[in-house]
Amino acid sequence: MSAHEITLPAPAKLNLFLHITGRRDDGYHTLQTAFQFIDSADILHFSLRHDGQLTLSPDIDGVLSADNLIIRAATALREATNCTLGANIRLDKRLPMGGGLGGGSSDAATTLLALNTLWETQLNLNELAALGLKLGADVPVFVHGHAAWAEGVGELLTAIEPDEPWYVVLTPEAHVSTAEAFRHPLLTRHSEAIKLRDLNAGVTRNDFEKVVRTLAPAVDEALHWLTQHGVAKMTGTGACVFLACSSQGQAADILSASPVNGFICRGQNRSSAHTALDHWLRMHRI
Ligand SMILES: C[C@](O)(CO)[C@H](O)COP(=O)(O)OP(=O)(O)OC[C@H]1O[C@@H](n2ccc(N)nc2=O)[C@H](O)[C@@H]1O
Ligand SMILES: Nc1ncnc2c1ncn2[C@@H]1O[C@H](COP(=O)(O)OP(=O)(O)OP(=O)(O)O)[C@@H](O)[C@H]1O
Repeated sequence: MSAHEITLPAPAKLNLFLHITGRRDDGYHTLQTAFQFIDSADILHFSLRHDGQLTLSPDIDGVLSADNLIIRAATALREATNCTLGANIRLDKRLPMGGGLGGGSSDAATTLLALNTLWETQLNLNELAALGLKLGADVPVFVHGHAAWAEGVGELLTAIEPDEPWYVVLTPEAHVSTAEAFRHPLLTRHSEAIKLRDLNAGVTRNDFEKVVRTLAPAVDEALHWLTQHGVAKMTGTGACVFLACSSQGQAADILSASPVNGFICRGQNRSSAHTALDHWLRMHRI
């Protein structure tokens, strides 16, 4: 393994609950949520270039390379640090897109972590998270890499240690635009703020569920079906829905009976991107 190359995963997240507590003057919504990572991930491979060029392959259908959050993250890091190096980046896209699993945000965070290492730009995690926040509200939690209680627009993070259960995640055939969900006239925008200690008191929900169920009947059906087996929730602004299970076997049984496609995975309080980066740093004795 060369010190000029690094391969890191970009894991997905689940929003264990999501309450919208208000709207700021700039139109952005304040929220409370709990993020936990799962062991399903995109894989990104980075190799250093000295000529300043940035390449990404393969393309994602429908996303221009310049709009890809990976290229945007790399460019933001280069500009913030006046770095003149470049990279060839390979993306093995495994996570469903636009499903509320945060794949694009996680790709951006993994890119910041990887290139900050390869380019030796030496930003700390707070500085990388601040850069990431400009790319999307979900990027900071992936940069910090720990399951978190989040407030503000998702950037005020407190590390938490929820159980790490097996989950069934269903991926209904629906695309829900995050911006459209946030501007829906019927969205609940004034949920009462709860305290971190109330997290497990059974009082949480995802405030987007009501509007997304009307916008996307496939999400409504998936939630309806999964609810037979326990407390099913949607993640982010959908479309994916999930259920915590008591064992891997139970998760597999529920998935095999499901009329909707999906996968099973394990909750993780530490991001696999950080675990892999620590391993790489140990191998290179940095
Ligand atoms: C729903 C969540 O996924 C929960 O984790 C996030 O809050 C969404 O984060 P994200 O996908 O990174 O969203 P962004 O790309 O930052 O925002 C997309 C659009 O959603 C709206 N938006 C987003 C976040 C927020 N707190 N309030 C908003 O009103 C804005 O119109 C924004 O232009
Ligand atoms: N590297 C990337 N991977 C995925 N999507 C990207 C990427 N770069 C840009 N995008 C754009 O971002 C959109 C949202 O992708 P993503 O998979 O992060 O959605 P999501 O899981 O719903 O995220 P969130 O939960 O943050 O709303 C895509 O539809 C695509 O247009």
